[in-house]
Amino acid sequence: MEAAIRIEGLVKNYEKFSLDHINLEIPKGSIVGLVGANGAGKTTLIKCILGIIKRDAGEIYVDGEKLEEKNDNWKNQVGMVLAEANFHETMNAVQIGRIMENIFSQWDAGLYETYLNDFKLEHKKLIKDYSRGMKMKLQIAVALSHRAKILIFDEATSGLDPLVRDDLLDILLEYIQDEAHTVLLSSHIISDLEKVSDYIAFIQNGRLLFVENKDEILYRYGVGKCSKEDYSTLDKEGILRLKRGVLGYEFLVQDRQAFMRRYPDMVVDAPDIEDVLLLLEKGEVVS
Ligand SMILES: Nc1ncnc2c1ncn2[C@@H]1O[C@H](COP(=O)(O)OP(=O)(O)OP(=O)(O)O)[C@@H](O)[C@H]1O
Repeated sequence: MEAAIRIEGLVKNYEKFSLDHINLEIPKGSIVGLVGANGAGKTTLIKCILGIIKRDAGEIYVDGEKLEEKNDNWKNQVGMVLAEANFHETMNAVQIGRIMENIFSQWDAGLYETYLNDFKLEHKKLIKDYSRGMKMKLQIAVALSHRAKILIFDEATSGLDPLVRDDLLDILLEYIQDEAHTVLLSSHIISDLEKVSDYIAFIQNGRLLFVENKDEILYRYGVGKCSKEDYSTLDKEGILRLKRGVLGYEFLVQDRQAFMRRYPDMVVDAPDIEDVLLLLEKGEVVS
């Protein structure tokens, strides 16, 4: 599979935090959902990919070329939506559009206008008077209007009401119909990621814990529930994490079908992505 973005051995050191040798491939034509707790390193990773901050080691390839060699080309190819919008607060959406027209060679003023209307963004209102959600929508309108091949969204759905979030997810699904398009999307709203992502990348304390196909995760993993006594009788191989609760034990198995064949009387549910991530994040490591 061709990689839109390939990251090899990426290291970024802050005084009290490191992104630790991240290897990640973002396949062309896919949506990759990036998840992880507060402070796990999602924004740092995204800023390294965007070239906003300098990395300490490793390489980033975009369409097979080193990021540093992309120069202005990269700016045209990537549409970004960051948690904090960087627009001039004393401008309005129309003025922002004019600036973007000069920045992006493929700026589509008509499309921008359509998004402003769809998102109900007042054209003449100053950005400083926009709500957080409105600023987010304006960033999204800009990102989608310069015909970028890659969209990178950092916490883009937070601050948006459920209807707009849903619209945005539909827009992303439509955008990805063009196989030359790719999306990297970080969010704490796991259900949003579950709706649209082809792959889930999970980052924990600066390390990439896994990148897996979403359907595979849903099909393969299982969440078991039983009493402390029953748990003690189980062979622990294939059990990844355990959460001890007052009402019983909950555990994550890597291969639900195999586990059910072995223990047909045991309750093992098909999980959603949030179940898997919560157990990976908070459960005790078993095997
Ligand atoms: N400029 C900086 N200087 C020093 N430390 C930083 C800097 N930027 C980020 N960090 C630290 O790097 C770590 C990762 O931060 P980052 O913003 O990448 O996490 P995140 O996964 O995006 O978190 P959140 O979900 O809360 O947005 C945190 O411990 C943060 O304090």
